[in-house]
Amino acid sequence: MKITVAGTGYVGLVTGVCLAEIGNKVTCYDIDEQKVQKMRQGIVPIYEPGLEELMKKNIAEERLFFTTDAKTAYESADVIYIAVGTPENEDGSANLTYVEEAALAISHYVKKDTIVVIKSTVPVGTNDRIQALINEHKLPGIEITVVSNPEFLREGSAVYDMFHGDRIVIGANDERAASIIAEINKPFGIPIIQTDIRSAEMIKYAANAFLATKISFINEIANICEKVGANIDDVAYGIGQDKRIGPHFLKAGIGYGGSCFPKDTKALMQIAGNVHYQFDLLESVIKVNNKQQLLLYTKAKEIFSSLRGKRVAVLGLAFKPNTDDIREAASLVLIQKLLNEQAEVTVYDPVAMENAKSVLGDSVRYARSAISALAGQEVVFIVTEWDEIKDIPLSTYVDEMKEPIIFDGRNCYDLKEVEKYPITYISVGRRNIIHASLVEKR
Ligand SMILES: NC(=O)C1=CN([C@@H]2O[C@H](COP(=O)(O)OP(=O)(O)OC[C@H]3O[C@@H](n4cnc5c(N)ncnc54)[C@H](O)[C@@H]3O)[C@@H](O)[C@H]2O)C=CC1
Ligand SMILES: O=C(O)[C@H]1O[C@H](OP(=O)(O)OP(=O)(O)OC[C@H]2O[C@@H](n3ccc(=O)[nH]c3=O)[C@H](O)[C@@H]2O)[C@H](O)[C@@H](O)[C@@H]1O
Repeated sequence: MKITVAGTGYVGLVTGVCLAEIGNKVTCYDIDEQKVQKMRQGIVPIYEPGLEELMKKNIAEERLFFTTDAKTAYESADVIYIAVGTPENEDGSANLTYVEEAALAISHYVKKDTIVVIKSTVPVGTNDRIQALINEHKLPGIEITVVSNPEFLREGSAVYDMFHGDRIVIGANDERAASIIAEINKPFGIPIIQTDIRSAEMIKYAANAFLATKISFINEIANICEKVGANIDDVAYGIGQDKRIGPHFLKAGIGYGGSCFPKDTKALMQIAGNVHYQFDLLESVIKVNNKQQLLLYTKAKEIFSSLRGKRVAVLGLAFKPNTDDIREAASLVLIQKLLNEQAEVTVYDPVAMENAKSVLGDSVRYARSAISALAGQEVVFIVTEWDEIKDIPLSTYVDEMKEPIIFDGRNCYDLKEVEKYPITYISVGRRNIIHASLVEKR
């Protein structure tokens, strides 16, 4: 099958590479010249484990091509995937400008019957609107059929997820188009669910909203655990053993970030609001998350009346491990608060430093390694649970920081282990360990 993928971000590039890997001839199209230049040379412009090898392999085997030329991309494709961004508007609704631009370009260049697959996350009703837009602008006498095929991959394990996802959802009003898209996806070996278009669009938002709800729920339980003397890790394990609840997405911490949960929960609030439905539960999920992203700062303020001039290290900047993505990361919320208080901030992340520099500029110091970030600091905040960060021996904090005070937003260390060292350790949903030296100072 001759496939074009419009948009080469986390979703588009991974989709394009994996569709090539299962035997299709794939052209990846993007409006970003620099990105396309890099990809042509086999350089992956994002950090995504396993992607570069697969991309190079498929370029070499002449199944994968890159272009910035819309005509070349669209003119002769059998199927066109739209995987452009749908960022958040100021009011929380999804910005559909890029999807609409792609749809208009497709209408302009396509010269034969084609299926357009919308992979971007778009509000319910968007596929129908895009179908109408295309019908209005396409050449007469050809059929361009829109199919919804939302994406469920996670950043950091995107390639793995493409081949091991739980389900593939295909929303279509046209049986023939649905069966062609199902056929394309067959080699992935993942169960396929076929629905009408609006249900497919809703499945995507409902899935993300449900996962966000699980996280805010466990974070609320964690906050109560702290006050009643329970341990959230044991509580999460205990409830997760109930098959009706399940063990996943019950890790308490400093809230969800990333390019999807924050924006998709807000977009679903808008979708509900547009039909005059007040989605009270989701509103609370968002509110809890905003509070949770500030948790380490709030805890620090309970211990220090002022952070002015304090030497602090922030370990981890990405919104989760194994990605360079810092969109809506809890690190940025924390760092802004620390800078407002005039703390001296040193940061470290194994792969997100470049992205962080473009946001934080020279307002912070950038360390070369996790351990060098600790040298001479008074306080450390653990924000992202990269292995490199989780594996720092507790003795290293003592060696590098003298009287370490650790605020751990991801519960990386065992409390009994921490107690063996002269460390003050404050985590999430567990008892605080306040070392005698800090008690004396206070
Ligand atoms: N990032 C993720 O883990 C997931 C994202 N999604 C959804 O997939 C969509 C894409 O997300 P990301 O890949 O993160 O976006 P991204 O922001 O990483 O990449 C979007 C790409 O589209 C390109 N683009 C913009 N307008 C274009 C046009 N008219 N024609 C061709 N290319 C164009 C941009 O230059 C950019 O390279 C969004 O709707 C998102 O909600 C869904 C599941 C997972
Ligand atoms: O629509 C999307 O873009 C994607 O959003 C999420 O994927 P992603 O944002 O890459 O990452 P997750 O692993 O889901 O983590 C999201 C956030 O939740 C946090 N989280 C996750 C799980 C948990 O138990 N606790 C927790 O705090 C993570 O630290 C991270 O900040 C979904 O998991 C994907 O299925 C979906 O396709």
